Amino acid sequence: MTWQKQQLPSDHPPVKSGGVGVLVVNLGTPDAPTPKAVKRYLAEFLSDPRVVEIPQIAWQPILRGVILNVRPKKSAHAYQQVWTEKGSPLAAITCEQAEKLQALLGDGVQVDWAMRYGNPSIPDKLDAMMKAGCERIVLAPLYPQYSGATTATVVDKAGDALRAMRWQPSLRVMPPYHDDPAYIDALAKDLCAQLDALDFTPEVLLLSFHGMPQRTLELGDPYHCHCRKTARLLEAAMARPDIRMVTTFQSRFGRAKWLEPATDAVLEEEAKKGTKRLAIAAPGFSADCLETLEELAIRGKEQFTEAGGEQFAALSCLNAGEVGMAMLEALVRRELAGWI
Ligand SMILES: C=CC1=C(C)c2cc3[nH]c(cc4nc(cc5[nH]c(cc1n2)c(C)c5CCC(=O)O)C(CCC(=O)O)=C4C)c(C)c3C=C
Ligand SMILES: [Fe+2]
Ligand SMILES: [Fe+2]
Repeated sequence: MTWQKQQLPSDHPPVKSGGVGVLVVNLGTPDAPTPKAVKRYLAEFLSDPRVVEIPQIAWQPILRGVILNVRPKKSAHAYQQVWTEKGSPLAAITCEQAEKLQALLGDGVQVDWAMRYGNPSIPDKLDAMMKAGCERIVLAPLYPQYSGATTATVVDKAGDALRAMRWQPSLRVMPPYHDDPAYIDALAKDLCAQLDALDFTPEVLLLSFHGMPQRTLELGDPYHCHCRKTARLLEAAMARPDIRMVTTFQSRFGRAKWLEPATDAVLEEEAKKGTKRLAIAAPGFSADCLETLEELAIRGKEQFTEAGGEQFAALSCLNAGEVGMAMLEALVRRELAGWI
């Protein structure tokens, strides 16, 4: 019997040590495609002061009085169109990414996944990993481009969880990877293969990133610059001079000015100025979700064809495909250096 065991009271939690974990995190999604579940999810998401940067005293009455009474019904309808047998696409794909990463990294590391908003939560997963003996954890926010509204909120939430722990794990955070050759090469390879598999060659490829208020750029958030750099490197890596690439920003929310050009406006303009064949990709999303499957693939197609476009393709995200998983493994292994 070890010295430590002799000293422990009988009700002390078991002491296992030295374990290493990886927690893959994405944004979050409702538990069900119903107005009630969407309302719960949006209430948490949109109450984060990093997501909506309006003083809470002014924002909460608008959120509770207007938005949460109107938006959940509309959004639930959108979620219903993309919901799968395994639940929300974002949750199902993130889970699959974690499972595949576990297989790639082997038994020496414990891989799990969490959502920043909704379930499974970051505090629950960090707690479970600690209980399973992980004293060192790599937090891997699956946001290639850094923004205060995404990457930073993951770190905030992990910090909140750690604040409540007597015995904290050591944490490493995987950095944003917007210009990492592993990410750019994976995207280029995957998107080129998807383009080659289409039954038409698009004249234009839109690279649509999630939008943010223009003000966040003025306040110093690097998100816009990260998106632009990804797009520039990706265009060079894809080496398709026959296809014109245009960077746009989607999902405008609220009345403030958002980053431009807006994806929906460009889809319409392109069709109106005579572009007949167009493909759209969302390089900032690690997994297909409401924003790619409904906003781009369904509504984007309608916008383009109703304005005169003829052929449209929404390309998928890297998801849990081989190319994307090899990239994720490489990025995570870098953070594990010295730990395994
Ligand atoms: C990829 C990065 C993302 C950034 C940056 C981002 C900023 C941001 N988003 C909203 C409002 C909404 N976003 C919604 C969905 C959503 N957003 C992201 C990613 C980013 N958001 C993802 C991956 C998703 C999909 C979630 C899913 O369940 O599939 C929604 C909810 C859907 C809806 O009602 O339209 C809202 C609302 C703001 C205000 C914002 C600003 C910084
Ligand atoms: Fe969003
Ligand atoms: Fe959206």
